[in-house]
Amino acid sequence: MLTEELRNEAEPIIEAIYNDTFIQGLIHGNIDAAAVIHYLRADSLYLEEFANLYAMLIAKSDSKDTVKFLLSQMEFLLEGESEAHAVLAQAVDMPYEDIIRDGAWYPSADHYIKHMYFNAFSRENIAFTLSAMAPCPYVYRRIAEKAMARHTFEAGHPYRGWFEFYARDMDDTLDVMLTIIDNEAERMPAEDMKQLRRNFIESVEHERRFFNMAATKERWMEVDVHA
Ligand SMILES: Cc1ncc(CN)c(N)n1
Repeated sequence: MLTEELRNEAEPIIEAIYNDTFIQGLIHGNIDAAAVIHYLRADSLYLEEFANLYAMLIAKSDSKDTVKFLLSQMEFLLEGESEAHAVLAQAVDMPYEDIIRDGAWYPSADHYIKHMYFNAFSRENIAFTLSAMAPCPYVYRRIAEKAMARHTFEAGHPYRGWFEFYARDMDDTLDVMLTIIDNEAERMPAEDMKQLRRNFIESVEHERRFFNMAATKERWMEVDVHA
C-alpha cells in the first residue's frame, strides 16, 4: 500500500528529527525557553491554517462520511492541541495568550503552510492535500513513540505531557487520512501517485525544518513587510 511505503521512506527523516536539538531538548528538559516560545508562536498560527485546510477539503468532498471526519478533525484541532500547547506554556512559565500574541509565519513555517495550500488550491482530489497534511499527526506520533520507548519520563518531567499527548491522540486522525489516500491512490495514474509520495515526504522534511526553525528562532530578515 502506498502509505505503508511512505511511512517506511519517512523513517530516516523522523529519526533525524528525533536526534535534532528541539526534540532532544524536550526529552532532556533543557531546551531553551525562547525556542519553545518561538515554536508556540509559529505553531498556533500553523494549526489555525490546518483547520482552514480541513474547511477547504470539506468543500471538495463528495462523501458524507469524509465530511463528517473533516468536521470532527477541525473540532479536535481547534480544541485538542491546546492540551499539548498548554504543557509547553506551563514549562516556560508564561501565560499562553501572552506567548502567542506576537506570532508570525517564520520562513520554514511559511513554506510548510504554503505547500499544503498549493495542493488545496490546485487539486480537486483531496488526497493530494491530505498527503501533504498526513505527516503532521504521523511524525509527531512516531517521535512520541520513540521518546516513550527510549526514555523514562519521571512524574515531574516538564514535557512528559507533550510526549504522552502525541503518543496517544493521533490514531483516529491518521487512520482516516491514510485510508483516504490509499483508496484514491489505487485509482490514480503513476505520475499522480508520484505527486502524493512527493507531497508526503516533503511535508516530513517540512516538519524537520519547523522544529529547527524553533531551535534557531528563525525569522525573516528584519524588513518592514514582516515587522
Ligand atoms: C508543525 C506541526 N506539525 C504537527 C503538529 C501535530 N499535529 C503540530 N502541532 N505542528
